[in-house]
Amino acid sequence: MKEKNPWYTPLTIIITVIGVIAIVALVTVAVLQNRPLLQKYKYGIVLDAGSSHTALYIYQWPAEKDNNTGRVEQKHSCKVTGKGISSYAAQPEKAGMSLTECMQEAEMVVPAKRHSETPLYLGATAGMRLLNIENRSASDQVFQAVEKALQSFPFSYQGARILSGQEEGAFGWVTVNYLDDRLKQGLETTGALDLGGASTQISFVSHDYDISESPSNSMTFRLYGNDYNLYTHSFLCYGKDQVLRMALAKQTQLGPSTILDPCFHPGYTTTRNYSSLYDSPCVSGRRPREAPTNFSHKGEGNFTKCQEVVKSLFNTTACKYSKCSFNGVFQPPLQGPFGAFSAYYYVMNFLNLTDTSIHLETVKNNLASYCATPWNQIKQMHLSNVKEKYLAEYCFSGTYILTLLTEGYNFTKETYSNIKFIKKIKGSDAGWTLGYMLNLTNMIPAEAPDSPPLPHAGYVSIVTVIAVLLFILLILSLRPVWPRCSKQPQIV
Ligand SMILES: Nc1nc2c(ncn2[C@@H]2O[C@H](COP(=O)(O)OP(=O)(O)O)[C@@H](O)[C@H]2O)c(=O)[nH]1
Repeated sequence: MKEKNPWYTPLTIIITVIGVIAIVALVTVAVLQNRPLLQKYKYGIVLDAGSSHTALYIYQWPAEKDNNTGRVEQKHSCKVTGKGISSYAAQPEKAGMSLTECMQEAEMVVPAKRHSETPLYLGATAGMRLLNIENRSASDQVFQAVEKALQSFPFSYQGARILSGQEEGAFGWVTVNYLDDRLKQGLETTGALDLGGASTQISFVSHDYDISESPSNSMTFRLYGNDYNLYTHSFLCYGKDQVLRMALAKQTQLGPSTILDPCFHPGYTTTRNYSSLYDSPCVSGRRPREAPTNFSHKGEGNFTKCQEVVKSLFNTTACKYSKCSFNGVFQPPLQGPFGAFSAYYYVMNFLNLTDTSIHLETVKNNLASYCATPWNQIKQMHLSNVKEKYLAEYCFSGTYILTLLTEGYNFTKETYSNIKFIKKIKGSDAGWTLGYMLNLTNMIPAEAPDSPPLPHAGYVSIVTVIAVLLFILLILSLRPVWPRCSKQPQIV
């Protein structure tokens, strides 16, 4: 005779089956919901039309998260061959044509089905600011040519314009702090130091900044629920190419046929043309009356003398505010860490001087011995992998950077270590372009977006655990109808 299992009552069997099905269903949902999905992206393109060259940046962000929660990152960059668009003043159509190769690259990088919805912006900086001052109609023609070229591509063209120096500084600051996740988390922000070819920008948040003292230097933002009162200033003509013109102008005021320049290596010699040197609004007013066509530019390699030449380009005496940087420009006390990018990085990286924990005096001594190195030796060491134009100018540029930071912005030997020379942050280039796009696409919300209290996986796990517990409780609550195990086994 077979014994009947007390658990084999119809009620307990039904409850067990339903319970098991429910748990299996919940676990399946949890697993499926957390399976990595094939990520879909949206894209944005920004062209940085700088004074020395144009660069194209493609940004991407998760398609389902463009409501301000997905992270925007740089997907691709392309350096336009040739000079900046402002150099095409005499043949504007070539400015448009110069962008073709990079634009075609963008067509390949952005998936075809996203082309028509991908915004395309062009922002021009100090090179075009100067051309606009010098020759308004030439600047307009360059823009017309550029617009025509960009409109021929299948993207959503959003316009080309000259950024103000203030915008350039502020968007650089937004980029750095966005990439560092400082804005979303409401952390102390990093100041931004940008050195271009024709202008240079300084932007930082200072708690001691009284806007009323110089309202034109202030930009206010509300980002992710936090208010920022940003100090920013752009010095036109103080980018490293224009400041070199000013330094050469200083040394050629009497129209000599030869100059011995302390900012170039001993043994360096080249012939320069007076007309080309003075062909910029930054120096055009100072052209010597009587000068030969050319002058011979020879190097001396003396850092101390070079620093004197560079210092003479800063007016540090006139200041109608409580505190100034230089040329009578208001600047509140420096505050917090700073990221220095663009030419700051190119130059200091080449000179092996990016480590700011090294004492400022040691940095200066190292630069002094680099400047004193004969030009032949420098060429032998580096000419195979560095353009001669850049190579010849590193002594000048390094001296300018140290002088700008200390004599110009008032960094001291103590605060110098607050500066970090950077090129990229988490794979994206530091510069104004990302901040510009984030602003124009409203991708940084004024208020912090609401986020669910639990991540999805946590939510599903908790529901599963609760379901299992409820099931066990149900089984236990059915105890009264459980068959008694102690009873005599039933005879079937
Ligand atoms: N040494 C060096 N200098 C560079 C490089 N790329 C650009 N520069 C110079 O750095 C300065 C700033 O360049 P960039 O950031 O492109 O500024 P912009 O052209 O004024 O917008 C200019 O004087 C450029 O000639 C590079 O790869 N190496």
